[in-house]
Amino acid sequence: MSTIVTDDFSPADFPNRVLDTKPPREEEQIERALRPKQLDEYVGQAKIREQLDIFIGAAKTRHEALDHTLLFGPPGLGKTTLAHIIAREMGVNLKQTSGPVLERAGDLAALLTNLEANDVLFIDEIHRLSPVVEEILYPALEDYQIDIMIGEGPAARSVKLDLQPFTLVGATTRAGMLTNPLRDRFGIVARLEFYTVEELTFIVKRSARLLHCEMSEDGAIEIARRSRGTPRIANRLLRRVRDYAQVKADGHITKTIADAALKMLDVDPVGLDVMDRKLLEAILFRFNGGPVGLDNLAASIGEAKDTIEDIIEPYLIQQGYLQRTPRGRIASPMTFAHFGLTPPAGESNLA
Ligand SMILES: Nc1ncnc2c1ncn2[C@@H]1O[C@H](COP(=O)(O)OP(=O)(O)OP(=O)(O)O)[C@@H](O)[C@H]1O
Ligand SMILES: [Mg+2]
Repeated sequence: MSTIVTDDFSPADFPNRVLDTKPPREEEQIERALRPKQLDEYVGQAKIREQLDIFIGAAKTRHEALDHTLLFGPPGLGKTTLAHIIAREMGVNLKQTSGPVLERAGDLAALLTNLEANDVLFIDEIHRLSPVVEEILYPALEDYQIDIMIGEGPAARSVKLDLQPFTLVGATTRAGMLTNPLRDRFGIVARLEFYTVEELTFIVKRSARLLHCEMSEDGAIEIARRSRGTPRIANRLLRRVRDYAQVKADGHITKTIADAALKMLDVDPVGLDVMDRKLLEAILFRFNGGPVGLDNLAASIGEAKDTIEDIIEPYLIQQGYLQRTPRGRIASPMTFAHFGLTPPAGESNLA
């Protein structure tokens, strides 16, 4: 069934965006090499790490499968990495697939019946499972059993199959799009947060070591500061800055080199990229700072609504550049300041 077990990533939404959070194919290999393998190498997300450490320890002591685990958060924050770490710490196999790839009930049945005791089944983009596949999943999650139909027409009959106990690890960028019955079946729900500059500095330094690249402390901090709180972006910027340092200097990454390289890549001093600025500028200049609805905004900058909600907005909201209100998106006073504008006087549009 190798066709449905994938290590697949969807193509980049905008391949020229340095801060794009999805990895293009050629990047996957490097990502895999930089990916931490154990829980104690996984930087940040302290609360999740502590909880998993306890739950994994307890499950192992009881020789049971870990509870089904849902990982959610914006792209590039380490969901896939964590799924692999869970399997490794449990000492079990991991089978990987994704919501859109599992088209037919039979695809999932084949995967489930091949699991060994306590294995991890990792379903990426689990919010995109088809309803028929989801139906098969419910009894599997609850009772380790599946009902499958054999044959067609009048001769068709339903057969109950017992499964080995297993752990479903689901990953999604949009927990809100999961159906309630599916969400309720996860015993452990972990929301991944954006990383602090300190955490990203640690990640950049570790990756630099693995890539045999010389770097000063302030060089690492500069890259970390401008990585949109996202390890995937930090690692990507590190590689681009390394190229720059090799060609323009002696290969050693300093703050000055990092700054010059990032400027060339159009990553601004606070780490916003072309797409971020395009979105914020649209709100400021075309909609007077907002409020503006998602539909209008998407049409105005020519991006899909999903891309805006999943990829661009979360970081801007977390950093306080943007607010999502019932009346629409609003630019914050900080955004006005960032673009050298004065927020409108009088009645605050943040009300
Ligand atoms: N906590 C971490 N510590 C160190 N490196 C990390 C951490 N989290 C992620 N990374 C690095 O970032 C890269 C991207 O992480 P990962 O592929 O797990 O993200 P993801 O959340 O699955 O993204 P997507 O939503 O696009 O699938 C990894 O290859 C890894 O090198
Ligand atoms: Mg992933």
